[in-house]
Amino acid sequence: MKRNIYLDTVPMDEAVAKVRALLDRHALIGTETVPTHEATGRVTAEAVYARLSSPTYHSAAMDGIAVCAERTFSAREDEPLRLAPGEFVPVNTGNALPKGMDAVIMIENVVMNADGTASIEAPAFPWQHVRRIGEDIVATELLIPQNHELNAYDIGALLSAGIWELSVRERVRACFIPTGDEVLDFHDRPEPRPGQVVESNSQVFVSLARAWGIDARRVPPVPDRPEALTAAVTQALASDAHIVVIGAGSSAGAKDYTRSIMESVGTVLVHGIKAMPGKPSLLGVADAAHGGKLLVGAPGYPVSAVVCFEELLAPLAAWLEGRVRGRRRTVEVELTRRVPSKLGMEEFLRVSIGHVGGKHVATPLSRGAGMITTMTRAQGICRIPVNSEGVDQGEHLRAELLVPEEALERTLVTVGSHDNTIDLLADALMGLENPIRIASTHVGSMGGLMAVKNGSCHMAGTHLFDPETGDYNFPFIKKYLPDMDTVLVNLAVRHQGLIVAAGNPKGITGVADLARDDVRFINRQRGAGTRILLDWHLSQAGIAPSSVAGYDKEEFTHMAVAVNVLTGAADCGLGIMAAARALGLDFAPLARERYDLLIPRACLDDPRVQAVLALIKTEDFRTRIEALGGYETALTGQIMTPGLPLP
Ligand SMILES: Nc1nc2c(c(=O)[nH]1)N[C@H]1C(S)=C(S)[C@@H](COP(=O)(O)OP(=O)(O)OC[C@H]3O[C@@H](n4cnc5c(N)ncnc54)[C@H](O)[C@@H]3O)O[C@H]1N2
Ligand code: MOO
Repeated sequence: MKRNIYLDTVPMDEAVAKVRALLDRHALIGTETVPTHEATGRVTAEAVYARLSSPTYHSAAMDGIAVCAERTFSAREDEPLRLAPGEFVPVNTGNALPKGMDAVIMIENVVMNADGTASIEAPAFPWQHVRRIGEDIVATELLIPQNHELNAYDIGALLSAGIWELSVRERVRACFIPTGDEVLDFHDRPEPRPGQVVESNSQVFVSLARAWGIDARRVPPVPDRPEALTAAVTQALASDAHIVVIGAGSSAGAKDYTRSIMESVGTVLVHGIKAMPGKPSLLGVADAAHGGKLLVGAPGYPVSAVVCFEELLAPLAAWLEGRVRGRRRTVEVELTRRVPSKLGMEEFLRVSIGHVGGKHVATPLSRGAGMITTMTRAQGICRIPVNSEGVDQGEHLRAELLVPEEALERTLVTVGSHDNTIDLLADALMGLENPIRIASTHVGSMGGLMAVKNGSCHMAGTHLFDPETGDYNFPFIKKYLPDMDTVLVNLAVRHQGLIVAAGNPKGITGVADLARDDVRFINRQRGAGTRILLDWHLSQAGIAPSSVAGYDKEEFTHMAVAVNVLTGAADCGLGIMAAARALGLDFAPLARERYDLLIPRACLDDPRVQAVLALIKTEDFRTRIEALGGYETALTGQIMTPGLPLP
C-alpha cells in the first residue's frame, strides 16, 4: 500500500536558511523617519553622526569656586592662600566656566572669609572638576552605526547630540489568519459545543510578536473553504503586512488547505520540520505580484504553533528588520524521569523546574501538542536533540528558562497524589507577602514516595491506606524509604465515596452495589491510593474484583473518574467528594482517609516548606479547605505519628 507521505522534514535552522536565501528583505522592509524619543527598539537604517558636542562648553563638575589653577599653586595646609574677589567665581555643578578660569575647587575645601576673600589649603590642578567641551560627545563623530537596535541609553545619547529624528527600518508587520470551521471567535465569548474550539492561537501570536517588536494583528477566523481562505490570504497580502501567517490546516486532513493556498500565491519552501511539536509547519515566499512577502503556515495545535512562531517566524522577523535575536537564559537541570524521544526529531520538552537540595530538578510535563497549559505550567524547556532516542532519569541537560532564574528559588516542588487542597495551597502561597509558586506533578501517592526518595521534590501528597495495620502512609514509608529521615504532616482528612450520576438514578449506596449486573464501574490505576482503598472495601465485603463490571477500566485522576460518570461511560467510580461536586454529580460516602504531606527532613527548614506549614495552620486556610466540602481539618498542620486513629 502506498503511504500518503506529505511532509519532507528539514532541521529548523535549515528551514530558516532556505527562506533567507530566497526572500529579498531589502525590497520587503523599507525605512522611515521617526522622532528620536520614540525610537527605542527600532533598528537604525543608516549611521548617525553627532550634530552637537556634549558638553557644548567647559562645565563645572562640582559645586564650589572656579579659579585659574596657576594662581593657586602656592596654597599649603600650613600656609592657606587667600583669593581676592575676582580671582574666583562661585559656581554650581553644570555652570559654564567663567572666562579665564580652568579649574573648580569643591565648596567643602573652601573657607569663605567675611571680607569677601576665599581661603584654600591646597592648589588646584588645571581642569580639576571640569567637564571639558566634547568630553562625552564630539560633534561629527559616529554615534550609532547602521543596523543597531536602539536602547534607552542610545536615546539619551542621540538627544544629547542634537539628533531629533532618524531613519530606521520599518517595523515588521504581521497578520495572523485563524482558519477552521470549528474555531470560534473569542470576541463573541462563545460556549463551544462538541467539535468546536475557542480561537486562541492568534492572541498567543500577537502577544509574542509584540514582545519581539513586531506590529501584529489578526483577522476573524476563516472557515475551511478554499475560496474563503484564498480571499483572506490575498487580502492580507495586499495589506501593509510583511508576514502573513495562516493558522492551522497544515497537516494531511481533508480540510487542510494551507499548503495549496500558499502555492496559489507563491512558493512553498518548507513543509515539515524535524521538530516536535511543530512538525507540519510551512514556510514560503509570495510571488512578486503579491509583494514577495513571507508566508508562514502555523500548525493548529497550540504548542506546535508556539514552536513555529518561536523557532521559525521569530528568527526570520528579526533578520528581516536586521536585529540580533537574544536567546533565553539556561540552567543545568537533572531530569526526574526517563523520557524516550523519537530519533530524527528535535523534541521540545516542557519541564517544571525547582531548586531542591542544591540542584535544579526538572520534571517533564505532558507532551501533548494540544495542551497550552503545559506552557503556562512549565518553568523551562529542554531540547532533546534530533539524534537522541531519549534522556535517562538523573541525566543532566540544559533547560531554557521561561521564568527569571530568581523565580526558581521561590518555587516549591510537590510531586504525588493530587488533591484539590493542593490547588488551594497553590493559590494561598501566591498571596503571601513573598509569593511562592507551587510546581506540582500528579503521579499518584507511590510516585510521590519515589520522588521523595530520589530527592526530586520538597514534599509529596500521599494517602496510602494499609489494610493490615489500618494506618496511613507510615507502613509504605517504612517499606519503600527505610533509610530516609522524613516528616509526615496532615493536610486534611477527606471523604472518599462512590461518585454517581446526579439524582443517583441507579440507587447506588455502597460497595455491595458494585456486584450488581446493571452497574458499570470505572476504576483508578494500580498504585493509586484510591485503588488500594477500593480493594480493601471489596475484600471486606467479600466481593471478588472479577464480579465488578468495569474493574479493569482505569483512569488516573478523580476528575477523570467523575467525567466518566458525567458522560455515562460508567455508572459510578470511587473518588473524592470535591470531584463529584465540581461536575454536579451525586456522592455516596464510603470512607474517610488521611491526605498527608511527606517531607524529607532535609527540606523541613527550607523557607518554602516552612511557609506551607505556617499557612496550613491558619484558621483562614482551614475554613477554605472545609468550604470545598468533603474535608475535615481537625488534624491539618499536625505532625503525624504511626498508629494515630482518625479523629
Ligand atoms: N494523519 C496525520 N494527521 C496529523 C499529522 C500527521 O502527520 N498525519 N500531524 C499531526 C500534527 S504533528 C499536528 S501539529 C497537527 C497539525 O494540525 P493542523 O495544522 O492541520 O491543524 P488542524 O488539524 O486544523 O487543527 C489542529 C487542532 O488545533 C486546533 N486549532 C486550530 N486553530 C486554532 C486556533 N486558532 N486556536 C486554538 N486552537 C486551534 C483545532 O481545533 C484542532 O484541535 O496535525 C496532526 N495530524
Ligand atoms: O508537530 Mo505536531 O506539533 O508534533 O503535534
